[in-house]
Formats: sequence, structure tokens, C-alpha cells
Amino acid sequence: MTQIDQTEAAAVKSPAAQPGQPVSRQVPVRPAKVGVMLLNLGTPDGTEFKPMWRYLREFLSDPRIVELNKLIWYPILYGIVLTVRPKKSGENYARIWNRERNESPLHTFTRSQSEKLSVSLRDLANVTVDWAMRYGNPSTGSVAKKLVERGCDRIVSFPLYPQYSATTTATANDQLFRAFMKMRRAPAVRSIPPYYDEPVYIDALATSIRKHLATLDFEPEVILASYHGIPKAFSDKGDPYRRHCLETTRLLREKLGWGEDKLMTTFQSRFGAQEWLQPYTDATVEKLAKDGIKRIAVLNPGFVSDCIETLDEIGREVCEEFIHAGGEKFSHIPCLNDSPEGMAVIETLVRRELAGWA
Ligand SMILES: C=CC1=C(C)c2cc3[nH]c(cc4nc(cc5[nH]c(cc1n2)c(C)c5CCC(=O)O)C(CCC(=O)O)=C4C)c(C)c3C=C
Ligand SMILES: [Fe+2]
Ligand SMILES: [Fe+2]
Repeated sequence: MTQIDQTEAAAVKSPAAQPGQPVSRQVPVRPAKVGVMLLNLGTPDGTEFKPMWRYLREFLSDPRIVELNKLIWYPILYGIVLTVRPKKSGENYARIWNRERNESPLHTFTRSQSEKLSVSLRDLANVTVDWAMRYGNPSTGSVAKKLVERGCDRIVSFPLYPQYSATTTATANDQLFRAFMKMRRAPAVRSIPPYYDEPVYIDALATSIRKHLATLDFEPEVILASYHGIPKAFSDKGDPYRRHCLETTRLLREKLGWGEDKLMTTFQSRFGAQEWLQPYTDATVEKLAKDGIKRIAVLNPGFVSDCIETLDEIGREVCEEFIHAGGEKFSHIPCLNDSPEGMAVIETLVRRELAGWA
């Protein structure tokens, strides 16, 4: 019997119900239990063809990610993308895989963020922290179900994306509500809003940049704030993502006292043939090198944790492209991950959203 069932049974048999009076079937007022769910994008269970195929199929079948009509998209997805990409992407994942725990870095960091948050929220007795992925495991549905079964009648959903996009924030919440659609008694939900301009986030990025630059044996002439791209058409149709990214970079520049030539915004990780948000990160580093810039650094403010897109695409591919085009020194600035600065961002936003609930 779950905790909710036990409480309800107690209400029905309550000694407060006097003989001759109707027995209340209402659930008695009791302290609310709150589940905080950190929601990240997801990652494959392994680097071999099968787990890569499963992960990419789930990811690329999401209509928030690929908006093409299914009759057009599925033959391309199953006939071309899922025959070629699992092997190629699997090789990239294998380069960054956490072999000790047999999982991807995104998995490792998200779990650690959840564990650390749980410790720092110990003062709030009615709050439980957990984490889940939009695609792959632990699935959003299984974690939502677990929290509700443990008695959480309130959920704080935290999509781990500072800049809103329908392709990330909205689909994370879609998936959570899909789980609640199967429940007779669904919890109340709050979702943490995008935080691209929150001082605690901008301060954390600025601190992490300063700390990283202090470890280098060179001073970068240019620093790129490289964000994951989205198709330009999504932006043109009203997704505010590009505007959020530009605002994060502007605030970061302001905080660091840098000009537009020192800290630039670019977009990475294009997929498919259509135009994505510009300027592209790879084309920009090549142009910088050809223009005589010798030393650069790249940070990824839109990624809460290091993952394939930051460690392999930026740390290896884009680095190689810069050196190949004539650059000399390149450094990747790590994401906030589970650092004290990163955890301060997560904890501040969660505590604010818990107001009146915890
Ligand atoms: C196909 C379209 C894609 C859109 C649109 C998209 C948006 C988007 N993604 C992130 C964050 C991450 N994406 C990651 C991996 C990844 N992304 C796509 C495609 C789209 N993303 C693919 C196919 C993949 C898998 C890797 C590959 O095969 O290249 C990851 C890393 C996951 C990991 O396990 O490490 C993140 C994080 C954002 C923020 C975003 C839009 C704003
Ligand atoms: Fe992506
Ligand atoms: Fe990529």
C-alpha cells in the first residue's frame, strides 16, 4: 500500500467520525510532500549500435525536435539516419565515456547535481530530490511515478536549460505531464522558468571563466560563447531561444567588462541540411584563425553539464578546426557541472520555486 493509500484508509476509519455521523471520504489535511525533479536531455545507455539506435530513435521521433510531417520524416529517419548515425555518434560517445561508471558524462553530472542538491536541501524535511532524462534513462515517467508513489503530491520540475527553447524546456515538461496523464491523482506542478538573465547564473559563469583563464599559460584574444543551435525556422516562428542566448552573452560581457570583439555568441551542433541559427561556431573559429587570431577559448553557457557536444564537438572537433586553419592555442572552458558555482545556481532557483511549499 502506498503512503497516499494508507492516509486515505486512515481517513475513512478515522476515530474522529462519531457514530451516526457520515464517514468522510475526504483525504485529511496533511503536510504536503514535494518532489524536486532535475530534468536533463538524455543520453544513450551504451556506445554500441543498439543503445545508440534506441536513444537516437526516441530523440529524433520527438515532434518538438523534428517538425516534419511523419510521412516524410520517418522514411528518412529509419531508412537513412538510424542506419548511419548510431555508429558515427557511438564512436564520438566512446571517446568521452565515463568508463569507471559505464555511463556518459551527462549522466554522471546530472546524478551528482541531484545528490548535492539533496544534501543542501536537508533543512527542508518534506522535500525529496531526484533526476530524470527526457530521452533514455532514468526516464521522466519512471521517476515521476516513483515520487508520486512515495507520497509527493507536489512536484517542482527543473528543466536544466538556462535559455528556453521548445526543443528542450517545453518537451521536458511535455514528458512530465505525459506521465501524469496516466494517473488518477496527479500532483500539483511548478516548473522553474528559464534563467538566462538571473544574476546568480551570470555570476557563476563569470567566476568560472575567470578561474579557468587563471589556469592557462596564455591569454585568449577572443572568447566564444557557443550555444547549441536550433533550426532558424523555429526561431522565425517565435521560439525565444536566440534572444535568450544573446542576452546571456550581453550580461556576461557587462559583468566581465569585455567588448563585443572579446566575447562573441556562436551556435554549434547543426543537424540536417536546413539553415540553423548563425553565426556557426565552426565557421567562426576558421574565420578567426584566417584573420590572424592565434589564441581563443570557448565556453558553453547553454549547457548545464559537459556532454558530447561540449567535450567532443568543442573540445576536439572545433579545436582541431581552429589549429588546422592556423590558430595556435585553444582552450575549452568547462560547464558549471556540479561545481560550487553551478550548485549555487541550481539551489537558488529551486529554493525560490519552493516558496510556500517547503
Ligand atoms: C535534430 C535536432 C536537434 C535539436 C533541435 C537539438 C536542440 C538542442 N539540443 C540541446 C542539448 C543537447 N543536445 C545533445 C545531443 C544531441 N542533439 C541532437 C539533435 C538536436 N538537438 C542529437 C542528434 C544529439 C545526439 C548526439 C549526436 O548524435 O550528435 C546533448 C548531449 C547529450 C549527451 O548525451 O551528451 C545535449 C545536452 C539543446 C540545448 C538544444 C536546443 C536549444
Ligand atoms: Fe541537441
Ligand atoms: Fe554534435
